[in-house]
Amino acid sequence: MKTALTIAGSDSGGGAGIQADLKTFSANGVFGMSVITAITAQNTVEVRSVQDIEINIIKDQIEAVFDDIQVDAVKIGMLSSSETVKIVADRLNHYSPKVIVLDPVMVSKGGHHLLKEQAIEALKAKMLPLATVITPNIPEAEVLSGMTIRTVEDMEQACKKLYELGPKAVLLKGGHLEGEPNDLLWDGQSFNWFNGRRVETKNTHGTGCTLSSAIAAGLAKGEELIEAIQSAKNYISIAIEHSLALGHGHGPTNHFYELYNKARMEER
Ligand SMILES: Nc1ncnc2c1ncn2[C@@H]1O[C@H](COP(=O)(O)OP(=O)(O)OP(=O)(O)O)[C@@H](O)[C@H]1O
Ligand SMILES: Cc1ncc(COP(=O)(O)O)c(N)n1
Repeated sequence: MKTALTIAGSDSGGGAGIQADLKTFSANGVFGMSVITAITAQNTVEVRSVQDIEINIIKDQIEAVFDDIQVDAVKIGMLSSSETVKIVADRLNHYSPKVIVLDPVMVSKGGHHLLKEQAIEALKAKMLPLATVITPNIPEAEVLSGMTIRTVEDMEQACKKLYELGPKAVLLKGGHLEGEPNDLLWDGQSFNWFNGRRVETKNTHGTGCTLSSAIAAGLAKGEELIEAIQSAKNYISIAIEHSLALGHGHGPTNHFYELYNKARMEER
């Protein structure tokens, strides 16, 4: 069985972070493993508090997994501090996994900062160059590229700027712009669009975590990047369409395995 490792924060509410990643891995048929970088006390409404995990424990978790188990893909989410960015980059340089999907998580849906301001430079300098693909949303891409993104032309320009920072490809998610949620891939050679249809719902907690983990699962199974992104886009679209009205804020995406089997059967 192929495996995927998520290096991310824990969401007690179960909708984003490590919890969303592991559910996505299972539903996409890969064995999920986790390195926890921070514990958030969180629900669908708010992040109440955050405890960063000690650097040595993060290092030990990474080493415990890589020293024993074949890792077919790594997905990275919340890194919280520059110290965490540095130790994760250092260990990934050491083990050099074939696939690294980097979701540059910065701010939660409720507006809580999940990456400290002082860690942004470390993320740019140390993590971006290691990534097979990065999956910023529009606000994250604005911070990383230093430009405002409003139009399709802006999206193209931002992709190129982010590509210059070293990742092998950039998938810029369009969910935060008006209109349909279309995502743009730039791999240094050509642009590819992954078009979606907007679901009118407030239950979109963890959509970015889900998409990036589904891409990592596809790549772990040996799919080409475009194929992995297309199947991840299909997965997130169904997960949002059937998202769950749990809690009083932004409810989570739905990873119920039968949903995807049904959708796959209907495709035939
Ligand atoms: N309302 C929606 N309906 C359908 N697809 C959507 C919707 N909102 C976002 N998407 C898609 O979901 C994926 C995640 O995009 P989004 O821009 O929401 O990421 P994000 O802001 O990083 O998510 P989060 O921070 O909640 O984890 C993208 O493929 C995007 O196009
Ligand atoms: C631990 C963790 N990781 C990532 C997110 C981003 O998800 P969202 O933007 O939907 O709040 C989060 N809220 N918590």
